[in-house]
Amino acid sequence: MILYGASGHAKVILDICQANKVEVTAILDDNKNITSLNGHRVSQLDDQRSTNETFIISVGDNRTRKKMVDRNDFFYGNAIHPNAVVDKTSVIDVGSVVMAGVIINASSIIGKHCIINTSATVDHDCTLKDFVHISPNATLCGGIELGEGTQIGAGAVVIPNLKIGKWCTIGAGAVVISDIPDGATVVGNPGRIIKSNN
Ligand SMILES: CC(=O)SCCNC(=O)CCNC(=O)[C@H](O)C(C)(C)COP(=O)(O)OP(=O)(O)OC[C@H]1O[C@@H](n2cnc3c(N)ncnc32)[C@H](O)[C@@H]1OP(=O)(O)O
Repeated sequence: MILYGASGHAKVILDICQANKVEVTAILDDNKNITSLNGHRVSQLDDQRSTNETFIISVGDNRTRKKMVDRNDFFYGNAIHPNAVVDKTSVIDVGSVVMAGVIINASSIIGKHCIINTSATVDHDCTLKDFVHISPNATLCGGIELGEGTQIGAGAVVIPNLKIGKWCTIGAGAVVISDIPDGATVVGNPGRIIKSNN
């Protein structure tokens, strides 16, 4: 496995790979000034372009992760912590990572290059499009749809059967009780839209 992005997020993925006994053969970063991460050497992408190994884009920012995927043609793998509980009827697409303590319940679909962060819950029948990030301790109740690139902040709660659009940001601790349009930023309980990028 090669991790592209020498970030704090990469440190957590590194731990998951170690827990799964998956060898991380390289950590890459475009910033030449970053030379090591937790004692591991950090090198440049050019050294690894011709490899057949699987990659994970180890960058937490959803838009940056998408840009990196758009400009590279790699094989992508997953990193799923052994202490995560993922129902056998759920599907996790390539490039996505699932941290320790996560629960993903029945019939949920996690898109490509998503992050399901520490102790988040994705309940039954949820659909998460590509590049979504569910932050630590967030709770998605059943039947929720999240559009591409949306971030659910730490500890936020989304009540059942709601649809949240593309590239939304749900603030830490928000409680979302209605559908949310594309590009909205939502905070508070009950969640209210404070910004819209549309
Ligand atoms: C492992 C990891 O670290 S994963 C990373 C997890 N990260 C997160 O969960 C971060 C989530 N981000 C937030 O909650 C941010 O505060 C955001 C995105 C909602 C808003 O950020 P910004 O766009 O910079 O907004 P800004 O800080 O200017 O705040 C705008 C207003 O919303 C309020 N506000 C901001 N965040 C919140 C929040 N989470 N809950 C309630 N109110 C909030 C501010 O007090 C401010 O109110 P005011 O206008 O009355 O002064």
